[in-house]
Amino acid sequence: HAWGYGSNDGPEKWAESFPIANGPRQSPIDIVPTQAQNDPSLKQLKLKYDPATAKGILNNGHSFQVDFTDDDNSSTLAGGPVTGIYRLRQFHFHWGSSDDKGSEHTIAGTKFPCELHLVHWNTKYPNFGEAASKPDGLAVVGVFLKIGSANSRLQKVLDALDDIRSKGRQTTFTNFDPKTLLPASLDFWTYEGSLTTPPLLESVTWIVLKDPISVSPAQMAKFRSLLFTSEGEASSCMVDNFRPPQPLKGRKVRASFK
Ligand SMILES: C[C@@H](NC(=O)c1ccc(Cl)c(S(N)(=O)=O)c1)c1ccccc1O
Ligand SMILES: [Zn+2]
Repeated sequence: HAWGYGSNDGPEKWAESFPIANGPRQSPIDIVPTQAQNDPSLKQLKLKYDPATAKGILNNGHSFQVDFTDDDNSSTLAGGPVTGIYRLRQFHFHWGSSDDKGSEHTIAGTKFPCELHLVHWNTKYPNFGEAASKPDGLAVVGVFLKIGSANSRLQKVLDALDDIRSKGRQTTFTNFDPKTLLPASLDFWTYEGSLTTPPLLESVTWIVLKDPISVSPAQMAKFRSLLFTSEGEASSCMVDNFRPPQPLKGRKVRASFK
């Protein structure tokens, strides 16, 4: 199933190989704050990350991801809208070719230049692969990036991109605490959705943070220096690797804040 973000293999074509693309709980969505319902029963988000669990950084040909060892509960998510404990598996980003687009979720139609996804899986299942096929299997924290001052914590990740310019490249990346990439407030919106990339499985509880973190124009240029393509292939810049918002189909979006 070769899929991508181009005109021949992009989001408008995914339903041909992945019919769930037209399913009832697809992601991302446009979040309309005035239509979100404050739910006082939502617990505080509890994120506990051990920097030593950061393992490597990989260009997977669609984005780049920082992978974590997930064979114990050293780095976990609990509370918020979920029950039980979810383990951090990886984080990755989606971004645009220009600052006016790039995020997957939008806020009342507003697009951000970039969006961070921290992917966690429910420890009631034996592993990520199993969890990814269950309706309560995954929990993803989404964080918007907004153009502003350079983000020194993000820079450590961006400094590693020179070693993984083309598809399939990976390098060691450890001693990194993803908590340093989060905004001060953990206020969030939450809804039931899916992976935003094939196989588009409807197994994600989305937790989208209200506040963005900053990224500078120079830092955005660093994201755009990556390639979708492998060494030896004709180069194609890794940009616009975002799926547009999908129909809400009656779903409710809840807010953890007033
Ligand atoms: C692009 C990459 N997708 C993921 O790894 C991915 C996994 C889980 C989630 Cl929940 C998300 S997301 N965007 O919804 O947060 C993305 C990928 C997909 C398939 C094959 C290879 C490959 O590298
Ligand atoms: Zn993602």
